[in-house]
Amino acid sequence: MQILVINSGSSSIKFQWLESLTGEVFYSGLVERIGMASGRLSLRKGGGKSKKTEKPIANHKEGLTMIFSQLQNMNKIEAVGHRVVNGGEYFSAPCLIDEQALKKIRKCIPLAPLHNPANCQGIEAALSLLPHVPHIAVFDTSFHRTIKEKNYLYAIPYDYYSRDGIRKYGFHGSSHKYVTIRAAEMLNKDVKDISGISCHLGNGVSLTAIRHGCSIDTSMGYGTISGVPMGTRSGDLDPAVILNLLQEKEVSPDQLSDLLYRESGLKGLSGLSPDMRDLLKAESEGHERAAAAVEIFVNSIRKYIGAYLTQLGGKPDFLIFTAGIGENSAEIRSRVLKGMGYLGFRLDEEKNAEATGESLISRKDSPVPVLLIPTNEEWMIASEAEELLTSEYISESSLTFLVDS
Ligand SMILES: Nc1ncnc2c1ncn2[C@@H]1O[C@H](COP(=O)(O)OP(=O)(O)O)[C@@H](O)[C@H]1O
Ligand SMILES: CC(=O)OP(=O)(O)O
Ligand SMILES: [Mg+2]
Repeated sequence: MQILVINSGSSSIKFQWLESLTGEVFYSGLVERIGMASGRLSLRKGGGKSKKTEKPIANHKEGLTMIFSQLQNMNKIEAVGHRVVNGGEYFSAPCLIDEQALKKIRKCIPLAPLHNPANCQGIEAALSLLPHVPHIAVFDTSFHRTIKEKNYLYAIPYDYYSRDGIRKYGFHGSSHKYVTIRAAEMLNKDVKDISGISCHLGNGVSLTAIRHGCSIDTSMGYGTISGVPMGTRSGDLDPAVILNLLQEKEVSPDQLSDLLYRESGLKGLSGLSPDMRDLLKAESEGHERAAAAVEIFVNSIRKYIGAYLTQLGGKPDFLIFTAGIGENSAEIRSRVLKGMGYLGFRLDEEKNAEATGESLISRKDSPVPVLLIPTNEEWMIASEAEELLTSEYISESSLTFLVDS
């Protein structure tokens, strides 16, 4: 099935038009700097060169219109899959987007203020531009719905969970699910028989403990700030720090949000950049705060790996590195697993340094295979959208809503 996958971020839209069965990509690209003085569309046809168009792009609808104006044979698109970051307690699986579903997705906006508003804008724009095909929402949170209460409840009064839905949700689900499926394939096992740890190290970072193919714990929580420090997000923080900032330093809620989402993490620690490439370079030139930021990042990942070994309750079948940093930085992978041979992780430094694409990067005698697996959230979203559309639960009437609207 030919599916257009749209991943709307706060100021960007990533997209792929692909064949869900074979993974063949017809078009892919990125719209950046939406709402800013200078916007940019980068578009690739098949495996060709990326073509760039620069001009201000006011909002998501304009961004999508710009993308659509460059696509040929759009009548071949059979469905649109949308990444939605937080589906809250409403959605444990992908869903066909109708009026009611959109209402619920909007209700989840306070749960993911950085991501869900953009997801909604992307959906609304795409619905108006492509009204005659089904649109499906695939949630980052779905893969984590198997996490049990002991790992998802916060120790605050229970009412905040039962009344307000305050709990751990977990994110990057499509990525963790995709790499788990690929790991099963690489290890020649059934996905239901494998357990291990997935490290999604990108601009956003989350680690997930996976038992028998299902998420049992993950490092992000209610929102997308917690866990490992990220490009610009703080990661785990003692709530007393937040109280102090609000009560003693007179930081407003908006300023606090900006501080925790946009000014913290690697950028805040280093005072230099949120980009791991810049930090590793600066570190090699003697920049002390860049070196400290990298060390804190690596150390936090190591702590989560240790914690998740206790949750798995046995020897893992894999440890996966994925996303921008996990896929591209042999240096970070090496530092994360340094001295962890006693826990079963023995990296093959040569293989690690040379690896590109799906690879086994641990030594033959490593009790736990360490895998490098490039993520493909778009393919996962397309594949889940197709699964939903071909399932018997979708009635004709629910599909006609979109044509009528
Ligand atoms: N060669 C590399 N070495 C180290 N870090 C890299 C390299 N290539 C990319 N990255 C990191 O990957 C991050 C982006 O990861 P990505 O998964 O694309 O993020 P997102 O999808 O969340 O925007 C960049 O911020 C950069 O720090
Ligand atoms: C959930 C999340 O943090 O997503 P991203 O890494 O794409 O920002
Ligand atoms: Mg990402």
